[in-house]
Amino acid sequence: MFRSGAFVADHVSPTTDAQIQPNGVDLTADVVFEQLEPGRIGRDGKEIGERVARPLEELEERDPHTYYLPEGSYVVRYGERIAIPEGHVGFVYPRSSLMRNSCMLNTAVWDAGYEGRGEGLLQVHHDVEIERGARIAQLVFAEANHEDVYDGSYQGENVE
Ligand SMILES: O=c1ccn([C@H]2C[C@H](O)[C@@H](COP(=O)(O)OP(=O)(O)OP(=O)(O)O)O2)c(=O)[nH]1
Repeated sequence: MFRSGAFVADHVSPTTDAQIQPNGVDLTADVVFEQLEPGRIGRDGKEIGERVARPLEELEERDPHTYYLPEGSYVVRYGERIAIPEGHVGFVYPRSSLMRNSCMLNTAVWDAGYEGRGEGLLQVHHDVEIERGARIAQLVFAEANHEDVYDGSYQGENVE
């Protein structure tokens, strides 16, 4: 069973009322990265390729808090700290307005016990403007059996 947005909100911070949806909680875009160098997925480990944060627009006539993204692939870090409670698994979907603008956010599995400010793959199939802090995604929780909790290298990532 999927949990209500109000339940998910108890595990996401900070949140405003506008983020709480019937079936999940909207996540905002904090930093958009562009990958520069290849990564590596090995049998015994992984490396994330070098990346750079996209500049926020600096041209005078443009909004200084907006990412102007040409078609391509990006990694976006969400603005909220997420804690996946025991007995659950998380998935992130794009906000439908993002998808209707020819962009897609892809999710991997958010494991029970994970805490941090995670990241998603943002595929831009048509140039788009995304204001920093805008809602772009929705996190949902499903009840799930598990034996262990997440204890990997991303535990506690991007939180002060
Ligand atoms: O779209 C996603 C999906 C998951 N996560 C977070 C939560 C998840 O619990 C953690 C690790 O994911 P996963 O176990 O798939 O990563 P891994 O590459 O197998 O890393 P590890 O070796 O640390 O398990 O990353 C994200 O930030 N974005």
